[in-house]
Amino acid sequence: MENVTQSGKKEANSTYSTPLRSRQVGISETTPKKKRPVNKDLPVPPDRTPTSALRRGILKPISDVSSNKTILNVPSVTFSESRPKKRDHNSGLIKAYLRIRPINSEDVIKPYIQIINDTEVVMIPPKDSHAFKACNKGPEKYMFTKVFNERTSQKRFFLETTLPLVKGVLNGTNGLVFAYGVTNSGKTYSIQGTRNEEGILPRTLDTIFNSIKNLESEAQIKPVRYNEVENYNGNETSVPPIIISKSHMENPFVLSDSNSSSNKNNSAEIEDSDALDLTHKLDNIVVDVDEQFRYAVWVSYVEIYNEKIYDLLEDPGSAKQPESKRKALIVKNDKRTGNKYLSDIKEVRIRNVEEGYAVLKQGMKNRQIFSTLANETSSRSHCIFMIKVIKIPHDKDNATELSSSFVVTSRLSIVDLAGSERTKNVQTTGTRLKEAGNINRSLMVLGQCLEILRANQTRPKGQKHILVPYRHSKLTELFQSSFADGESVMIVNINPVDTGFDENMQVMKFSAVAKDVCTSLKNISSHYGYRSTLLFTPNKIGKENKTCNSSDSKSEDNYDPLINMLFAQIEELREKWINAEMRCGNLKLEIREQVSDEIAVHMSNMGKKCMDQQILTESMERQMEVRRDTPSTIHSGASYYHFSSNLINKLQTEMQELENEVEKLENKLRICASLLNDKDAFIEKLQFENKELERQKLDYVDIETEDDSNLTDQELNSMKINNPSEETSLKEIENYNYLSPKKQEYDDRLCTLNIDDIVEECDEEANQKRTLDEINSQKEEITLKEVENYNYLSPTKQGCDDRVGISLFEDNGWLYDIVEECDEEVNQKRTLDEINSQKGEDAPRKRSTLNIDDIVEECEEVNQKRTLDEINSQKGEDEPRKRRKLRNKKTYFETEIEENLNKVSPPKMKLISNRKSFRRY
Ligand SMILES: Nc1ncnc2c1ncn2[C@@H]1O[C@H](COP(=O)(O)OP(=O)(O)OP(=O)(O)O)[C@@H](O)[C@H]1O
Repeated sequence: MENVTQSGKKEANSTYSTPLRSRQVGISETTPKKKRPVNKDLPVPPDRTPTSALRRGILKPISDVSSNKTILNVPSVTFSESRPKKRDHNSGLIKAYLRIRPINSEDVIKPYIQIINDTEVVMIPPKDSHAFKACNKGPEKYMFTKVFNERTSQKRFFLETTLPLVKGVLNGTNGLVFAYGVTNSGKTYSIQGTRNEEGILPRTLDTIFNSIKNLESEAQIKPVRYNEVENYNGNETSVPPIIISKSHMENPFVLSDSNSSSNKNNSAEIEDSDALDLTHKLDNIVVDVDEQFRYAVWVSYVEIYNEKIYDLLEDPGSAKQPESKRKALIVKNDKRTGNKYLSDIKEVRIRNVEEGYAVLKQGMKNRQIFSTLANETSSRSHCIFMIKVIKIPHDKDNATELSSSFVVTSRLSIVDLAGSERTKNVQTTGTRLKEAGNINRSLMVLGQCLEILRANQTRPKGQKHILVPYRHSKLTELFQSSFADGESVMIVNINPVDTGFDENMQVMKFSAVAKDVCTSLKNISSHYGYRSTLLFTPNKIGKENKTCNSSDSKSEDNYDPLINMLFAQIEELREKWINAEMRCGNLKLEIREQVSDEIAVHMSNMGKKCMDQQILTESMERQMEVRRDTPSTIHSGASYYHFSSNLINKLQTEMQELENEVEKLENKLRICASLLNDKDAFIEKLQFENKELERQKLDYVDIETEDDSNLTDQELNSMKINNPSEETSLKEIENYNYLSPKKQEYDDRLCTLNIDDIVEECDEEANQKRTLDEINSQKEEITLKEVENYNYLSPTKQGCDDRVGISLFEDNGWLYDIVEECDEEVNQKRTLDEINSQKGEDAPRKRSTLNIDDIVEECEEVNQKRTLDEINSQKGEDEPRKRRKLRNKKTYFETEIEENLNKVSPPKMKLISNRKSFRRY
């Protein structure tokens, strides 16, 4: 039968040789184990079979397993030897995977990160970022081992980033996976996941237990220090009592107790959280493991909070104490290997995935989670979940574990780093500010370490390497061994629309450095002597139990007190020095930020000044052009003086004209004001007259009511006809009644009229009045003329009649003269009428040509006239009566004239005909 070793070579069966288990990723447990083919896609695990190790002389069987002295005679297994010979070209480098968080539906900002391909992204600085303000406006390209977009599922992310490390740890290599990014970028989501979307940590546990199913070890061996092991008392439980009790009481995920009442009581607390839960089976991922071994899985969970390391699996009672009362773990140095380990850390044996979940859940409860402005459940500490896999050789033929002979331990650390936000952006204060400072400091030291590691790697041979400042923070102290021995994976989480572009850019730069760091063992291979060790044999457990428990301290601290004191002093000084360095680094960071802010402000000011300068230059150029375009004569001093004095003169003349205009207008205004005063006076007068009229009316009404109360209408009418004085009074009343509303209307209108309206109205009224007056006067003139004519004609006619009677037979020529005279007079009258009518027609035309002064003058005349007319109209209400009389008289005379004419007419006609015939004759 042939075995396929991890290196791919065919090997003959030996004592230890059993076929390698070839499990394919994604194939369920139901598949027959032995017949499963090797998954060629997965990296081949290093050759760690005891057979091959023995054959190559790396491992040697222990000579005396029952010896009390427990230090085993296990030769050094250098990392380089234990590593697979064939590694892909990237295997030594830290792998950096970028994961972009999905955008929330409410995010309206355009993402500032764009994926170019599987390994490259571009960051475009938004306008409000420091990078943009500091004139670094162009997009920047960053390269990663692989880029995962926002649609990447948790399963795919696990398979491509962490599964190789899981394979490694099951086959004896160390691994480190850490999530780095600003707060709210998805680190915890990637590491722990949610109830339905489990992250890489639960998937790792699941895969480990799926892979070692039926290969669990029964040996009572526990890990100590960095990668050593020792036996423990059979009575000790794998999971310490605190975890068992608490898990079983508080965690419903411990399936065996899921129905207990105590669980139900506490389930609400757990239901609240969106953290992982065992609600469904994961994808049953299985990797190849060596079936010649039996496996034991131990886990521990710590957090680094404010530069102190706390055990998250400590009794919650004490863990929930204020920070000062919690016992911090001490980082110790393994003298033989040079690795750092945590003294007194609680490591818990878990036998299945459920127990793993229970421990994880327990630790999560104790984690320092505080709310900040940036993220509701922001992790304020770095959390490290360590999984140690102990591989114990197994003799299949005898069905016994060779636990006492050869043990291989490997560890996988899964780290959820705290957010690398700027304190300024999250507005943290007090304790939160201190936290943020410490978080940033430790991350800064991590960056420094990676930078120096990279620099050391590129140094030419023979040059002294720079000391890597691992000791400057607890985080890097713990990372030191992982960087040196094993594979490291960095998960870079990015929130593509978060306001922290500048922070994200720092993250990207950090990862660019990390990606180039090679985790080669060359430098520290000499420190690594032991890959496996067994300190106590099982049969001595009872005796050595006490020693076992305190082995760390005894082996480490069993020195002279003076030396201990000196060490303590050294430690103290070192801490001071580290703190000073931290402060210095922090100050540098702040100063750099301030300087970049100031530069940004300065740049923007400069930009503004440049703009102003440009505008000024342009305007000056324009002025220059204008000067160039003006006539050349004004360039000389004298001509320029002449030019300007002319200009001044011209302006002064214009000013004078304007002043005159103003004066004229003021005069007009004065006239209008006086006119208005006159009007007021006139109104007053009218009012007074009105009052007078009213008084008269009232008197009249009184008399009338007294006298006429018993009279009939007919009687009244007859009285009116017979009593002209009464008629006059009635007329007055009528006039008053007519004037009263008119006046009211006039008053109302006066209130609303302005001076122009008044002038216009005056003009109009004057026209009307003048026309009426002219007509009346013409009428009157005609009437008088008629009367005169009549008077004149009447004696003339009489004379004529007389003369006609006498002269009929005497002088025909005289008659002719009379007739001619009559004709002439009639003609004259007609001409006069025509002239008068023409005068009346021309008046408005003339008025239209009047200027304002004329109008004002005319208005005054009109007023005078009106006043006169009104007085006349008031006093002379008899006028119509006179006219009537005159008209009657006129009619009477006309009739008489007509009769006379009729009488005169036949002799006149005869005379005419006689004269005609006489002339003919
Ligand atoms: N890839 C993703 N898919 C879906 N949701 C995600 C993804 N990444 C992050 N989220 C969600 O974004 C929110 C913030 O993520 P998370 O708490 O993991 O951030 P964080 O980086 O761990 O923050 P902090 O450092 O403050 O703890 C959570 O609600 C999480 O569910």
